[in-house]
Amino acid sequence: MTDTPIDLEALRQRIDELDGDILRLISERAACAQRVAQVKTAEDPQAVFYRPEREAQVLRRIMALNQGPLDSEEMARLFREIMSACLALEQPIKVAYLGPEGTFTQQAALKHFGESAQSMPMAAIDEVFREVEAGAVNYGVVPVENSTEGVVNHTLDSFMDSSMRICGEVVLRIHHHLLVAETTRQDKVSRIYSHPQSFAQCRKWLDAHFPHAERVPVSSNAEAARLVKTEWHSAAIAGDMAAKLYGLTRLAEKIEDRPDNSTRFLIIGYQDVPMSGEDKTSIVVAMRNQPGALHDLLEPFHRHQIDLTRLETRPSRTGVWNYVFFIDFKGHRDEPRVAAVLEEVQLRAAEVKVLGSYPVGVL
Ligand SMILES: O=C(O)C(=O)C[C@]1(C(=O)O)C=C[C@@H](O)C=C1
Repeated sequence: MTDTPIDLEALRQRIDELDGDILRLISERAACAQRVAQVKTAEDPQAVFYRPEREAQVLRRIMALNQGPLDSEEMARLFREIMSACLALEQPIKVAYLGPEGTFTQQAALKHFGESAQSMPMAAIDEVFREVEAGAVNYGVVPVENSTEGVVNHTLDSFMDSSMRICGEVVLRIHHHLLVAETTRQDKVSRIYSHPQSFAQCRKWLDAHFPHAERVPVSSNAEAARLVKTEWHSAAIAGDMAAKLYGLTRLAEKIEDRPDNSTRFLIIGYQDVPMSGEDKTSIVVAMRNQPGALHDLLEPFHRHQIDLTRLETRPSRTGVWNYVFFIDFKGHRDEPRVAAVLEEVQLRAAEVKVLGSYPVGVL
């Protein structure tokens, strides 16, 4: 510690100077992004402005350079917003997400694209797919798996009928709160609204604290929050965004049974994303219905030492007892090792579709 008395005025003066520098630098950066847009358009009039691999590299570099006192995630979040604003200067991005407003999927969309993206709620997962397919929005955000509850089947099934590609992933820590309105009689809560997945994620807590309250499943956490506004004896289980949207307060915080409860979301679009240096690939494979099929499918991954991060089975819908496998693994399809595996899998499978190679979620 220094002996010099802390001079508040001097510190504020220094902060003003630094803010001036930051302002100038951000403006210079934004002007650079505008020039990048001109270069992209000159190269290709149909140019794609959003570049997931570059964004991942920018954020990873910032996190590696950061020396505090702000922690690296916090710093990356600030840069996430700067980049979001720069991209909006190049081209305002429209993103459809599984709504309604206030859902965790909206939170995931904003976490991934930043606040400058225009986000539009859809009523169902297949509507998100359709909206992107129709070109009404640039990208879509859909949940794909939860660490407690497992896979979101609707999302996997939607990929089977669609030519949509995966351009990115984002993982969100899911914190559930028990929310009440100003008018709620907190000692008289006899009904709790939530999405079935959230009930499942908070089961033990509810059994311990509200064993007699009626649990009413609704289509989303945001809908649960909306209902609470009108009933004095009800509460909702939902997250921060829904609480903010409907002006609810937390009667109990972070009531999920598992502290590491998180959900993975996919960014869908029509873009093949180049390598970022730390990537994942998702494929869907239909195997012939014969003994050892799964072993045949997985053997090349093992031989080439490729890390599988997820394997799901779904009925193929083209014949009874036929299954398809959704596989996620580390690596990018342009890496020779991955290309070799994909070639081998193609020879063994009835059908293979590469859903996309994309950067591993940074934030
Ligand atoms: O590098 C680019 O291609 C840019 O358009 C610049 C920039 C950025 O602000 O850094 C903006 C949007 C892209 O998604 C990626 C990066």
